[in-house]
Amino acid sequence: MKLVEVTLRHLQMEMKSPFSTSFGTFQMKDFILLEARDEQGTVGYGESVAFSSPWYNEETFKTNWHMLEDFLIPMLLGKELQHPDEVSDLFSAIRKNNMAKSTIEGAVWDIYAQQTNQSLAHALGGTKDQIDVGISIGIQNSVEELIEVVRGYVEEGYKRIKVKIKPGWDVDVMRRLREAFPNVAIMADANSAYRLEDVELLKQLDAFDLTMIEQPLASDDIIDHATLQKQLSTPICLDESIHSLEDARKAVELGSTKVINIKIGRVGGLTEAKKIHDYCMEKGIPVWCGGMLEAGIGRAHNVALTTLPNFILPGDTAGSSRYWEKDIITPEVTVNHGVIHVPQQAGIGYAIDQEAVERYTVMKKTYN
Ligand SMILES: O=C(O)CCC(=O)C1=CC=C[C@@H](O)[C@@H]1C(=O)O
Ligand SMILES: [Mg+2]
Repeated sequence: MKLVEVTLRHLQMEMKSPFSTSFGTFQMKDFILLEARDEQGTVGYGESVAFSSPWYNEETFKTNWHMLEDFLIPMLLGKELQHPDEVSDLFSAIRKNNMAKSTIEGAVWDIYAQQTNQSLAHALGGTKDQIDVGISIGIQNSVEELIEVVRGYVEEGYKRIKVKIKPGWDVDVMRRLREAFPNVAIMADANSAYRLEDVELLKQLDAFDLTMIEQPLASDDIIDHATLQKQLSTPICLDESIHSLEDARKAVELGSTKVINIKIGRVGGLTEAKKIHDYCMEKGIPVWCGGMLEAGIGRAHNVALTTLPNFILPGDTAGSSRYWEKDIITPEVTVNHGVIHVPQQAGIGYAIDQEAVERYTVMKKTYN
């Protein structure tokens, strides 16, 4: 496998409804769609999950474009590759910039799966032909509105409900949500909105039988999370703190986390995501696949990764129609009663919808 041409596209897609977190509200998605072609003419796709502003991590749409154009594409163009795992080895010479690395690595995995005539799920070692999924709901205008939104998704059959919390929108909200839905799997994502001093407040969440509390403390911490976990009965799940297998190992050894949210972009690609999955399986730490409000290519990669056996908790991979009037893949990712049927065709199993891609394209540039 040897990449001979890479095209970067700036796509702009508007979400059906705004998504609010403890960091702010998000509605317009500007992102990079990467198309790579190898010497046999096989085409693979990758999607950058970096947002336009650095509120989730330090990467942005522009830093990703710069890293791909000036470093990552030049490193891969014309390079003979035997296996996609070699990409992250090559990229280890570059610090961080995981979402940029993941964008092109995902396209190489897609090409590899096609050329070995297997689904991406199978190429990764996936064992499931369907996956259970949950849904992540942004902060709403009122608790009443949140309860109605949750009711809709529970009726649709989503296997787990994830809601955002932040100071002032936490204990009372979760109490009323649990009262309304006594038997639904509910978790809370704080996106680092709390400090260790908030431990007494966070302990009140133990009363609501949440499946986990995601990233309550600082986005680069594993020490204070270990201190906090000793005082909470609810499992802590880490998201932003885990950038690599090494981070996962240290967090598990310190007792900072009992569940890990794996996001392909955050950890630098599918190879590292698989390594974290395998390590957590060995240590009895369940994982699930987080979401970054992806369009169809990123969503397809998430579906494939979730087929690995230790993805035993429902993730954030809701259906395309939850986010977009029209997604950039055909068929779109659909969820039926909380289940996605995993495509078995070679590659990611979803075709690109060229008309939609052209419609959303703001600009594009080809490198060869
Ligand atoms: O893609 C989805 O539907 C899940 C989105 C989601 O919950 C998040 C996306 C990006 C940052 C956060 O707000 C949050 C998360 O941390 O998991
Ligand atoms: Mg999160």
